[in-house]
Amino acid sequence: MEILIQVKNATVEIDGKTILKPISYRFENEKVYGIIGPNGAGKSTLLKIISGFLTPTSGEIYFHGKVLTEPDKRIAVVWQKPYMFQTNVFQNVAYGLKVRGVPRKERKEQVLEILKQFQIDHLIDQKAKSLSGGEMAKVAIARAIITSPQVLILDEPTASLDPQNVLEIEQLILKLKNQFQMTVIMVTHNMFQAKRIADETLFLHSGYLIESQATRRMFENPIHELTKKFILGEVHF
Ligand SMILES: Nc1ncnc2c1ncn2[C@@H]1O[C@H](COP(=O)(O)OP(=O)(O)OP(=O)(O)O)[C@@H](O)[C@H]1O
Repeated sequence: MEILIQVKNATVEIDGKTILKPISYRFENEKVYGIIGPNGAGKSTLLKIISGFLTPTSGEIYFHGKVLTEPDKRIAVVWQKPYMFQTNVFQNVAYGLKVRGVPRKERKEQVLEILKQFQIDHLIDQKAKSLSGGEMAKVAIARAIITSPQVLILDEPTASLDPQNVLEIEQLILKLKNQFQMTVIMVTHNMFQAKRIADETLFLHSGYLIESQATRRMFENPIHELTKKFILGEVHF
């Protein structure tokens, strides 16, 4: 397995407060990673440093063996509550192609192809602001992957979606791994979601990476007492 992103002794301090304690981890290609943990554990902060949006206070993030100092177009991110441009679905999804100067005809073809893959091609002319939560989540992911990144980072991709939409987004994430050979790193509040689709799970608590394991092992046989408690629902937020 190829190592895509390596976190080496990375810490984050903001206003004198340590938000991430030294973390080391390797993200490999073509895997789904689930990051779980209670509120304030540092999950979103970890996403910010591995996507180059925040520089660690100490330690380094390597992407393909080179220190990552700024966002890289090969790493796409969908933040919580993604912002939709006040245009239609086509223009939202085509945005990344437009800024790269892809001609309109090709843009149309590529957007249509991806919307078909996501089974939302019927929405192409609809105003993005008028979409349902589930549709918006799909459009946000389509917009993020239109430029074929290697890594897709998702912060709570299914927060506040109904079970049917949760299932559809989960299927889509697996498709990105299996058919598009992408690595997906997602923060989820729902540990059962990690259990369903993540190959590897990371458990964060109070800024510490408490445990990281193959997902099945983590859920069947957690090593750390805190992980056990969290999985059993005994760590309260
Ligand atoms: N820019 C900031 N300035 C000050 N404190 C911050 C900042 N960003 C994060 N924090 C603090 O760092 C801690 C970790 O935040 P983070 O958002 O990474 O946690 P999280 O695990 O994603 O939480 P949640 O599940 O609530 O989204 C929290 O206590 C938060 O208040």
